[in-house]
Amino acid sequence: MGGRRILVTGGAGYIGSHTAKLLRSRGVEPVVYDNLATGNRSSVRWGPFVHGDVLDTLHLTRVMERFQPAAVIHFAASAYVGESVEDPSKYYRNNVTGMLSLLDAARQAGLEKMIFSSSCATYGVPASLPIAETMPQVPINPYGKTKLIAEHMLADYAVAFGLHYVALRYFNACGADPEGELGEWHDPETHLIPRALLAAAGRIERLEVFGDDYDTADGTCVRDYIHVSDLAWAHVLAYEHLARGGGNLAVNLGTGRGASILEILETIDRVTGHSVPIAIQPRRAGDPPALYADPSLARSTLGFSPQYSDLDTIVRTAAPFFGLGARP
Ligand SMILES: O=c1ccn([C@@H]2O[C@H](COP(=O)(O)OP(=O)(O)O[C@H]3OC[C@@H](O)[C@H](O)[C@H]3O)[C@@H](O)[C@H]2O)c(=O)[nH]1
Repeated sequence: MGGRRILVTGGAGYIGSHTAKLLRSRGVEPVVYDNLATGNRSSVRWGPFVHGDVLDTLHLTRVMERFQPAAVIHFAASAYVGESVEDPSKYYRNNVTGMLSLLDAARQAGLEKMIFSSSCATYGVPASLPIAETMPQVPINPYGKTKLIAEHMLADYAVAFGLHYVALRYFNACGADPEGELGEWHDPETHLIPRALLAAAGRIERLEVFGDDYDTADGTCVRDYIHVSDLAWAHVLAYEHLARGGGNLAVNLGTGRGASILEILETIDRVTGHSVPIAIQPRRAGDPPALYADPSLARSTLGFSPQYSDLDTIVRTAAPFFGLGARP
C-alpha cells in the first residue's frame, strides 16, 4: 500500500491516532483532519495535520482535492452513550450531518473509498449471542442510532453514486500502543478499563461497578474487549480489501469472547499488582447485560484475527499511561 495517502478524520483521537501510526508504518501517509474537540494535537505525529470540522463540507472538499487521498477513514464523531441521551442534537449533528457532509465532499472531490467507524451499539439488546452481522440492528440510544443512520447513508450513496465502503462495527475498544507512544486519553473518562486503572493507581477513590445482579456468570456485565491496535490493523485490511476491488461490507470487530467486569478487575490485580477498590452501584441505564461478537465474517472477508486482545496484553499496554507498571 506504499506511496499513498489516506485522509483520516478524527485522526487525533484514540482509535484514529493508533490507525494513523500503523498506516505510516505501512508506507501510507495519513492526513489527519480533526477539530480537536476531543482529540489531542500531540497524538498527530505520522503525517500532515489539518485543523477542521467535518461539518465544513467546502473545507473538506478542498483538503481532498489538495491531498488526493486514495481513501478516507472516518473516525470523527461524538462517542459517549450517556451524553447522547442528554444531548441528542450534538449526536445527530456531528454523526449524521457530519457523515452527510463528508459523503458530499467525497463525491465532489471524486473520492470513492470510505472506511467508517460503526459500533456494536447499533445492535441494541441482541436477541441472542454471539452477535452476527445479520441480526437486527435496533439501537437503544441516540449514539447507536446515529451510527446506524450513517451505515444506511453509506449503503445509499453506494447504490446511487458508486461509493465503495467498509463499515466496521467495533465492540469495546481498549488497550494502548504496545510501543508506548499512544494511550487512551478521554476527558471525561467514562470507560471501564481506564477508570479501573485510575482507581488502581489511587488517582480516583474507587471504581463504581454498575450492577452485580445481571443474569451473567458473576452478575456483572459482559463485553467483548478488543485492543485498539487490532482495530487499527482492521482498517488497514479494510483499505486493502477496497483497493483490490472487494465489495461493500459491514463487519463486526470483536474477539468473540465476552469478559465480565470482575474478570477485568482480576486481570488488573494480577498484571499490575494493584487491586482496584470498588463500590457496587445500581445498574447504569441502557446497559445490555452481555454483548460479544461473532467475529467470523471479519475473518473470512478481511482476514482479520486479533493479536493483542487477550486481557493480559490489554491491561499490560494500557497500565503505563496510568502510572502503573506490569509485573515482570
Ligand atoms: O465506571 C464504570 C464504567 C463502566 N462500567 C461498566 O463496564 C462496562 C463497559 O462500559 P464502557 O462504558 O467501558 O463501554 P460500553 O460497553 O458502554 O460501550 C459503549 O460505549 C462506548 C461506545 O463507544 C461503544 O460503542 C458502546 O458499546 C459496562 O457494563 C459498564 O456499565 C462500570 O461498571 N463502571
